[in-house]
Parts: sequence; C-alpha cells; structure tokens
Amino acid sequence: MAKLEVSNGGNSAVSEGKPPPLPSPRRNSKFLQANMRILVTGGAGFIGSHLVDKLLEKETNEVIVVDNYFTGSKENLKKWVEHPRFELIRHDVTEPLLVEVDRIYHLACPASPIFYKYNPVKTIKTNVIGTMNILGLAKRVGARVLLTSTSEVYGDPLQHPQTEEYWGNVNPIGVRSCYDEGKRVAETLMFDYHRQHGIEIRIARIFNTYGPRMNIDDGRVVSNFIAQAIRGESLTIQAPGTQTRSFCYVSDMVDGLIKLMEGEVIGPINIGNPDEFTVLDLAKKVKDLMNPKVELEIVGNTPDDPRKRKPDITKAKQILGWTPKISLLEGLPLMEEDFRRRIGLNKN
Ligand SMILES: NC(=O)c1ccc[n+]([C@@H]2O[C@H](COP(=O)([O-])OP(=O)(O)OC[C@H]3O[C@@H](n4cnc5c(N)ncnc54)[C@H](O)[C@@H]3O)[C@@H](O)[C@H]2O)c1
Ligand SMILES: O=C(O)[C@H]1O[C@H](OP(=O)(O)OP(=O)(O)OC[C@H]2O[C@@H](n3ccc(=O)[nH]c3=O)[C@H](O)[C@@H]2O)[C@H](O)[C@@H](O)[C@@H]1O
Repeated sequence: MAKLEVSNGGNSAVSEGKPPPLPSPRRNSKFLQANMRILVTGGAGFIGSHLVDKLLEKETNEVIVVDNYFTGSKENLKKWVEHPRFELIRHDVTEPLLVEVDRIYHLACPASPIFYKYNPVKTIKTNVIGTMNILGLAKRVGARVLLTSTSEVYGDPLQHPQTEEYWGNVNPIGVRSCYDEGKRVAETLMFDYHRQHGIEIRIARIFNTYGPRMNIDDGRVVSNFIAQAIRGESLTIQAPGTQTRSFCYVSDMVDGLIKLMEGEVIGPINIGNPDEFTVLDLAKKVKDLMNPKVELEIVGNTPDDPRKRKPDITKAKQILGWTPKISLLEGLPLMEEDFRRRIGLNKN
C-alpha cells in the first residue's frame, strides 16, 4: 500500500492510506496531458477571479470556472470570456458536476457574513453537499482538490496567534455556524475522502483577505470602510472596535494557494498576513489615507464576532516558502483606486 502524507491535527505525518485514483485513460493520453486542466469553483468571486488571472498567465494551464453568481459576477472574469484556454459555466455546486480535470480549487461559498447569514441553510448545503460533490468528482477523475477553509474554524479563539493545531472555540448553534461549522465539516469530508478513497487533498485556512474587486456593498470591514470613506459617509465601527483582524492582500493570498496546491503537504495550513490591527486602527488608517473629513461611528455588533484573530504562519513559511509581501499601508491605496473607479468618485 502506498505511503501518503497526511496531517495529524496540523502536524504533517506519514501514514498508511489508499493510493490516489488514476486519471481516466483518455486524460493519460499524450495529447491531452500537455495542458493542466484546472477547475475553480467560485471563480467569479473576489479571490477566485484573481486566482484565475494568475493561473491563466501560465500557457499550459486551462481553466474552467463554475459559479452560481450568488456573490460573484461575470464582470470579474470578462477579460477571459472567449479566451481559448478558459470556460465559464453557471453551476451550483450543491448539484453534481461532470468535468474532466486535473486540479480543483474549491472556493464556492459566500464569504461575507451578511451574505452567508442571508440564507444559512443554503450556506451549509454549499459547504457540505457542495464539498461532497466536488470530492466525488475528484474521486471519479483522479484530480487533486484544494479547499479554501477559513480562520473561522478557530471561532472566537482562546489561543493567540492561532496555530493549525488549535481545535477552535466555535458555537455550533449560532448565526455564524452555517459558515464556520460548515467549513469544519468540509475539512472533515476532505480528510475522510483522503483516508478512505485516497483523494489527493490540500486545505488552506484563509485569514481576512482584501483587495480590488471585492463587492462594493460586500459588508466586510475593509470594503465597507473604503466605500464609506470615498462616499464621505461615517465609518461604521462595530462595537467595541478593539476586536482585531490580520489583513492579507489578495495577490499574496493567490500565491500562497498555488504554492500549497503544487506542494507536497496537505495541510491544513494557515495563509494570511500576521500583521494584526484593531478595527478602530483600521478605521483611522482608512480615514487618514482616503478622507480625513469622515467621522468614526460606533454601531452595534452581531453575535459571536471573534474578538481577536492573527495567524501563526510558521508552517506556510517553512513548508511552502511563502510569506506575504504587501503591507496594509501598501494594499489599501490599491483597493481605493479600484473602488473609486467603480463608484465613480475621484479624489478631490
Ligand atoms: N476573503 C476572505 O477573507 C476569506 C477568508 C477565509 C476564507 N475565504 C474563503 O475563500 C473563498 C472565496 O471567498 P471570497 O472572498 O472570494 O468570496 P466571494 O463571495 O467573492 O466568492 C465566493 C464565490 O462562490 C460563489 N458561490 C457561492 N455559493 C455557490 C454555490 N452554491 N455554487 C457555485 N458557486 C457558489 C459566489 O457566487 C462567488 O463567486 C470562500 O470559500 C471563502 O469561504 C475567504
Ligand atoms: O478570515 C476569515 O476567516 C473570515 O473573515 C471574515 O469574517 P470577519 O472577520 O467577521 O469579517 P468582517 O465582516 O470583515 O468583519 C471584521 C471585523 O470588522 C467589524 N466590522 C465589520 C464591518 C463594518 O462595517 N464595521 C466593522 O466594525 C466586524 O464586527 C468584525 O469585528 C470573512 O467575512 C469570512 O469570509 C472569512 O472566512
């Protein structure tokens, strides 16, 4: 029996496991093997569309995106429509999918709290049934699958910064559970398909990522503050404002995801920028950089908002040779430029 790399609660280890399923004989033929065929679920969204841009820079990559456009948009991919190495399919991952691919980046899932709480039953179906469908596809065609999990699997963490070994502090019945418990089940499914069926898996635990192309009315903190500053509205700091987050620029995130997919270790691996800020710090930075006239307003918060979050990225550094390059002060102006263009308000 083949030896497979598996993770033991974040500690990479070697254990007995089934060998991965073989790609179909047709995919093995010399002609078809020339290109790497890559499926990106949720590829019309924020991170997904940046990932597609990066993947298509390589001439031997073909990309298929499936997306139901719940939070994503064709606009994000418009430069690739008609490109010979690109295909876009309207598809909901809660339904089975039949395509012949070598790699699957599985991102499909609403990510902003206002969107994932809008239809929580659909969110958990997307995480559970959607991930099972994708793993079933991987099993059939012998593809390697990467899941974009989340720092929300650590819940309101009692360990700081969070290492991959930490099991988390998650409310199983709260309003965020459709997302955080959904992702925890998705991770479990990944490992069970790996151990039981030999599927090649990779799990990234993504920490708060920001950058151009986020939905303007996405509801997440960086996009909200930038849109508010540009429109001259008060920046809405959800109480108490001392809660922390660590913000990763999207190009760094995409590099980390590709390194993880093409590396040897299955994870889970934290990918994020460890520079930690309070929400109040972030508001002050956006105000100073973009519109010193705007007010800071404390508003009510939502239940179970994690009080602090900062990734320990020792594993990403050592195993993937990855570190984030873009600081918050470099990334915010890049996002401001994109938001000003889309909102249609230039800097005075
Ligand atoms: N951005 C972050 O800070 C962050 C942090 C942690 C994890 N993640 C994960 O990364 C992934 C991408 O996040 P994002 O920020 O780009 O969010 P996003 O909302 O912009 O992208 C999600 C995409 O998935 C699509 N989608 C949703 N449900 C679907 C379904 N049932 N079938 C098909 N497509 C569906 C949406 O239309 C959208 O295009 C998500 O899995 C998210 O959980 C993101
Ligand atoms: O990185 C992660 O793992 C997760 O991070 C985010 O979840 P969250 O950190 O709650 O993201 P935001 O909605 O951007 O909130 C961040 C903080 O800013 C605060 N906030 C948000 C919006 C706002 O207008 N004002 C404000 O103070 C929130 O209360 C929260 O404390 C993402 O939305 C999830 O998709 C992702 O999985």
